[in-house]
Amino acid sequence: MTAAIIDGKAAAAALRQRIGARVGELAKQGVTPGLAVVLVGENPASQVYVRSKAKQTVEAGMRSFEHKLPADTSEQDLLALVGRLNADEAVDGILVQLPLPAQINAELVLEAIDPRKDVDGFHPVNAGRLASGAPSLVPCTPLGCLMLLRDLKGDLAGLEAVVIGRSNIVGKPMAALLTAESCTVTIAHSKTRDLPAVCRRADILVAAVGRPGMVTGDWVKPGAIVLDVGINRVSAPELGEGKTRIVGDVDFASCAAVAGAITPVPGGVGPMTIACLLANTLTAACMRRGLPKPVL
Ligand SMILES: Nc1nc2c(c(=O)[nH]1)N[C@@H](CN(C=O)c1ccc(C(=O)N[C@@H](CCC(=O)O)C(=O)O)cc1)CN2
Repeated sequence: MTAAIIDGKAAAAALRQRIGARVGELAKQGVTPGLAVVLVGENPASQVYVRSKAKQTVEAGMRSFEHKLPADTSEQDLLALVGRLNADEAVDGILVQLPLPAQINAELVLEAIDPRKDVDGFHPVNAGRLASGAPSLVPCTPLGCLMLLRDLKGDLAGLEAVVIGRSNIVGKPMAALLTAESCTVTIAHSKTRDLPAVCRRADILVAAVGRPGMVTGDWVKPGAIVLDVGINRVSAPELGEGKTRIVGDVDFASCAAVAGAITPVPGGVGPMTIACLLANTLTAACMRRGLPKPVL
């Protein structure tokens, strides 16, 4: 079998188009959603992501507020900024780009965000609501994975899903979303016994571990859908001295020979992350004003 390659870039562009159309309708009612993105320090990858977020926010017709703080910003100063953004009526969504510098307790900062403006879906209130099946703002990467799965398969009920990785940002919310779709879900991790055998049960295999090329073709059930959430920068001497490239957690060539469908890295799940951030900002703007949650 040769897997269909899931085009996350195209899916993200189509989603942004739908968001833009809905934002246009809101504008007629005098509503312009606003997203505040906070970057602390000069992590080069984070700078690229924040730039893309701001650009795509504006392209979708929403307002973007960028806050760039020096790497030695204190926790207190960052908390004070979050407090001001919570109180700012023009701001519907707040995102603090991760990772944060070591002197700042990320958990404390994420918990300071008003859950109604928590467009990353990382606040314990939103995590708890998702876990209990209540409407919530959902972390962008797992939400993007779910949208790709729905596009591909429609109804997911009854499918066996294995999520490798138990982070609060991807693994746990992904498992909660798949459970809500009536999948039979296993969360696998570093202590899982015979991980390849567990993965071979999966109709849907989601890899979110941060280990380049860990999932190989012999871990994949023939015809399975493989979603690669990994973004690992590795050295690429073939591109020139000191060059790097991005690879996923999945060994693409061997898995594509067995799977039914697979996301590439780059161009798979990654682009959906930012498109879903825009979707969450639109959702937050509607919910805060008592408008119906947009169906995208
Ligand atoms: N507050 C948050 N911080 C971080 C998140 C997040 O969701 N919220 N996720 C990641 C970074 N991230 C968004 O912030 C992100 C990562 C990757 C991509 C993406 O489109 N990747 C491309 C490849 C890009 C490249 O070449 O560097 C792809 O996979 O095609 C978008 C967003 C950590 N921090």
